[in-house]
Amino acid sequence: MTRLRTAALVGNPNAGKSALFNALTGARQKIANYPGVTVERKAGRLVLPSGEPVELIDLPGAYSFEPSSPDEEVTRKVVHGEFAGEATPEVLIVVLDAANLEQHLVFAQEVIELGRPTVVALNMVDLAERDGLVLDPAALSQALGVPVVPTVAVRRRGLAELAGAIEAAEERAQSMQPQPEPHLTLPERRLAASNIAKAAILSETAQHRLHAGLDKVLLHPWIGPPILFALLFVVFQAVFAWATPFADGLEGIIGAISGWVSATLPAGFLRDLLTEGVLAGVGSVVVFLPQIVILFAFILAMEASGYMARAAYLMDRMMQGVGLSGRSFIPLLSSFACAIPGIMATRSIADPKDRLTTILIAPLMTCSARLPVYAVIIAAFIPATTVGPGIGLQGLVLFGLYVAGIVGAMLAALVLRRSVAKGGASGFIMELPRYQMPLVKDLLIGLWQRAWVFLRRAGTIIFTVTIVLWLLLTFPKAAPGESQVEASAAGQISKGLAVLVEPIGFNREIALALIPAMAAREVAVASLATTYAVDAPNEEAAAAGLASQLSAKWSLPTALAFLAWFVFAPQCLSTIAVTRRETNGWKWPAFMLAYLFGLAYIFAGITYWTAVALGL
Ligand SMILES: Nc1nc2c(ncn2[C@@H]2O[C@H](COP(=O)(O)OP(=O)(O)OP(=O)(O)O)[C@@H](O)[C@H]2O)c(=O)[nH]1
Ligand SMILES: [Mg+2]
Repeated sequence: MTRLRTAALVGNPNAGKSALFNALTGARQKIANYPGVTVERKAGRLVLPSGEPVELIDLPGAYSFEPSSPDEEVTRKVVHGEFAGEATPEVLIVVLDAANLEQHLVFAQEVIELGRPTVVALNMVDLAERDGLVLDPAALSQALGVPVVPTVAVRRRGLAELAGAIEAAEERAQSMQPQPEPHLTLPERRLAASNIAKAAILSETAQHRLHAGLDKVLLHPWIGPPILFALLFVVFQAVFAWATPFADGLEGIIGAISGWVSATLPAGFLRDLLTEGVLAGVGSVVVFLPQIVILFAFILAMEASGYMARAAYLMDRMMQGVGLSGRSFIPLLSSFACAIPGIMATRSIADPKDRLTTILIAPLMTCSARLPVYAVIIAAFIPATTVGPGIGLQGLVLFGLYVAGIVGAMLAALVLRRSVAKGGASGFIMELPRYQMPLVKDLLIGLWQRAWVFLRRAGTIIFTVTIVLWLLLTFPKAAPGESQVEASAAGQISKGLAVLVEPIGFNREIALALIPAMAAREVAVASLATTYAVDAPNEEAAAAGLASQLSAKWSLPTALAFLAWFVFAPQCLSTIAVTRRETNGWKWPAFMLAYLFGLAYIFAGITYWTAVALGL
């Protein structure tokens, strides 16, 4: 027989497979406290105590080998050696959540029945202990007939023992043939799981009571939703209230750099490129870093604490109302960061029509690229006053924009489920993760990753597009007395579009910003900043912040229409590309573009004319 080469991690969702995978291989797979995080197979290298390397495969969580969703299908194929280009894994590592033994043992038995060399990682024993559960790994091992190793993936406990057990299993694999055991039926397995769990749990005490009590309140059908709503409300208040001093500081720094460049470099092409293009354009986006960080601090903390999964549970009923299930909640939630991971996360949705609907509405969730657009308009047009004790108007408007996106998405789902993606709501059983105190280190790493994504976009895509735009805005040079922007190549190109968007209250500069903003939404802010910098009659005017330029030059109805446009507009080519990939063709991305641009146009128009009629 040939030497063993691969071992695969299998188990229920949220058992800690990816956390173990990361700990064993040094990889950085996304882990998060809710089921359905991993949707693809990922491979890494694990070095056994003997020094021999094996390929370790992290798989999506599954409840059984009878797959009910595309990600579970991946797991089944890999384990059975049916995954194209991949050998059957010789050793299977079943990852169990020690605090949810009874539930997790159902699938574990199905894996062990395959009769292949198997090792059980009894993971999360720290949480089981904290919950007052005393477990007996030896009894568990005896009942299951395979070695059991207690582990704490996130604290790197039990890793060496696990690697040793994998090595031993590998050696067994070389001498024995798989001996499939008789298959039990699902009810038989459930009964056996309950008995095995009883045998392995030596004692059980309190702590459960506290968590059960928390769930009684937070998941209460009447009390739960207002708490969720209030919490989100606070988040958006904080985004404005806390970020302002930091944003002002950043703006000051960028202004100082710009002043220094102007004073140091001789007047000419390079100086203008740096001040009007790079610093005005890219700088106008970078100042929103504090807002992004604050928003994600809340989102990450809610995820890590286990509350987010409860929010999904609360939303399930509302989702059923529009023909979706709570399964769509996680992909939609991810879309608040960015629609791309959100659309990829839909792979955990079993029903194809459910999945399609979720993909089509994902871009309506307010992604973080919209935050700079919203924030700059709000800063320019919404006074920083309070409308009640501790309730800032700016945060309220931002909250309203997020709600508008969610309501739009729900209405769109309702229509889609009755037309192109016809079907009823499917059932949804969700496993609720336990409550945990978020680890500060994990939060900081998560925040750093989000901040880095944001800055990298500013340094690459936004930087590039802004420079191209600046060149198109600067040439050809205008004759004296003529507007530079109007005479420029960009001005000429956007003329046609300007005619098209005039009826919804958009001006020439907005028309000009819409084309580059297809690359990424934040580019709209950068291109407005660059356009006004090029257009400025003198340096003093050019140096004024974008918000003050906007409030001087735009009417309130125009600003509101612009916000309404960005709630709906699919201004992001990457989202379209990923939709094409996930739906295998151009039909649905084309549909997505058409319906979202249609909605954007209609709602921007309605907003504009309503505002004008109200005399705003
Ligand atoms: N306290 C504690 N937390 C853990 C342990 N292992 C994993 N976690 C946490 O449990 C959550 C789930 O871990 P993941 O590794 O994403 O779980 P998974 O099995 O890969 O889940 P899917 O990809 O959804 O199938 C994360 O929040 C981890 O930080 C552990 O041993 N102890
Ligand atoms: Mg995972």
